Amino acid sequence: MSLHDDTIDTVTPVNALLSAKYRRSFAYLTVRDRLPITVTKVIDCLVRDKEKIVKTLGEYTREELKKIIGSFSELKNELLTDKPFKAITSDGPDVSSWNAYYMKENEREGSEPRWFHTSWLYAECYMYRRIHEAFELSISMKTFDPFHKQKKEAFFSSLASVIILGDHVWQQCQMGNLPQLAMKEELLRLIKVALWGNQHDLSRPSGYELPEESNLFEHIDQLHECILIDDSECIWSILTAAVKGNSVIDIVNDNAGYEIFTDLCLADVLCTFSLADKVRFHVKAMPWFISDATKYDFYWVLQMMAELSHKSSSLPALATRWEEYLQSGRWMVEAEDFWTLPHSYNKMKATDNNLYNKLSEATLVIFKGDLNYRKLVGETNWLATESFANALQGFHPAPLVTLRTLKADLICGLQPGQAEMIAAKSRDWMISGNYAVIQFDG
Ligand SMILES: O=P(O)(O)OC[C@@]1(O)O[C@H](CO)[C@@H](O)[C@@H]1O
Ligand SMILES: [Mn+2]
Repeated sequence: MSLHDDTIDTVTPVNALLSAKYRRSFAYLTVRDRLPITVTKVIDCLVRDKEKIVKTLGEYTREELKKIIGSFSELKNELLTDKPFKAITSDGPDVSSWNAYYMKENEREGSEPRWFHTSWLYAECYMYRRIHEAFELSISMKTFDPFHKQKKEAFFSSLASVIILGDHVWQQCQMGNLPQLAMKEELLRLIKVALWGNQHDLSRPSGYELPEESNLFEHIDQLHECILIDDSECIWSILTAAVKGNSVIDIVNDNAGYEIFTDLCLADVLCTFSLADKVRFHVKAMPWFISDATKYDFYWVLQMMAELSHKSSSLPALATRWEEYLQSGRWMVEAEDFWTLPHSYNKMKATDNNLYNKLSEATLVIFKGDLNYRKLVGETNWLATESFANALQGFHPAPLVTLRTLKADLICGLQPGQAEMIAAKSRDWMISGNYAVIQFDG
């Protein structure tokens, strides 16, 4: 019996949950190849940095590191040999929700969830939760982020774009309000900068080798054809129609570094143009999908900006301005547990009603990135022409928009024939990150 003999040699059926059980799916390749590589890289990072970690955290950590590395080797073996999932044994605030989900999936599937049988979403989220569990179970490394180094390097590899964008946004802030048409053009430009900022994601097979843009804005304009659905005008309409003085925008962030910098720039322009009175950023409560932003990553970007005065006068000035937004409460940064649970968003109302009600206060909720998209549309292989509203399956706390570069093989809301036309041009159009959608549900 070869490994994964009981997986099915087919593509994901229409309307089925994405899963590594389908051997001709991107989920299968991700679970078989990329997830074990991710665990291996975490082990390598700990082995390579062991002495530095022990020096920083104390000799006691040496023994702890052995245990943590041992648990990652075990996790990798479970992944490679398709072992059943286990209950999470640490005592984080989210553990009861994780184990309730495990029990429910056990009942639904009629057996313990396994890597090549359960949904891809559950498998991938579960792996990152197990990685965090190993640190949580330690004494001296409870809050260790094994991806911090990669996120830091990624930020500096995009520094040229950060400086160009920072200068541009700083100028905008100095100009303040513009004539309506100019304001709209500027807002749509920053929406597209934030959209393409989502390409910067370390969990992708191609990793991070993005072309360094000599002129960021020209590059963004050249990508116009790669935006398959562009509802950005709806964003303008809903924000200009909102009651002045009472407009809250929630941004459900994705990746740290350059991408969250683009989110901050978008938030500033929304405030400068009086299109938002309050912005709430939602980041992750633990290290997640390699590049996703935690609160630490959020404030780390501000700190880096403040220290880059030798490279740009705009970045320290923006950092000061954004600190003031945070101090005044006009901007808030939250890290609710729900964002690092395996639930699709159509389950939010039932499982985290407080968060659902909080989002219901918003004029607009902006979801960044591919994992959020997968959760918005229920990790389902819809027909490409299925409407976004249907794919949301009742999730609609407020008008919402997704800014997503395609990195997983699911999509909805396309015109008849559109998917076939793109596939003829680019075979890996759904997973390359080279195409994007701006999809609005009002
Ligand atoms: O949410 P992001 O950062 O845009 O992308 C995350 C993600 O695309 O990375 C992997 C690439 O296949 C997927 O598992 C997952 O959806
Ligand atoms: Mn991400």
